[in-house]
Amino acid sequence: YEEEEHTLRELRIFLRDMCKKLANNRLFFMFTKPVDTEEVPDYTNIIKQPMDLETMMTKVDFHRYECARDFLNDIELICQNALEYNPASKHVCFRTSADKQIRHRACSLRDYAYTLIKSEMDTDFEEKCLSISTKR
Ligand SMILES: CC(=O)c1csc(NC(=O)C2C[NH2+]C2)n1
Repeated sequence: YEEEEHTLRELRIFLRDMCKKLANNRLFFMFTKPVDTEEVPDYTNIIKQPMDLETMMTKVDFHRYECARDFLNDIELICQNALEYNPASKHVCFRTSADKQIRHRACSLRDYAYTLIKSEMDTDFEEKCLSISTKR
């Protein structure tokens, strides 16, 4: 009912702000747009469910997130995809390469997103969203 719609509107405003903060951080530039399959042709052979911050912003607008947990699940997906595509390998070349930096950036994105949301979101607001989400 109307009160629930107001809560979900507030959630969308909050999640757009989170998306913006994450996408505007230069550390996370490689996660801001879908991986270009022209540049990285084998990406979709390895990663079955691609995700990126621009896609997440679109999902906010399409009312695809009803609570912060669902939003963080997609952040987790971005992180897991990056760790899977850029595996920590025992070969020397992977230890110092771009792969290692991308793995660190993926972990930073996950930690930064969790910390940002936990610090800026009231717990009772998330509980209200969860109760709406579970009963829909
Ligand atoms: C988004 C993501 O995980 C991504 C984009 S490019 C990439 N990895 C590489 O380009 C490595 C191959 N040597 C560096 N990972």
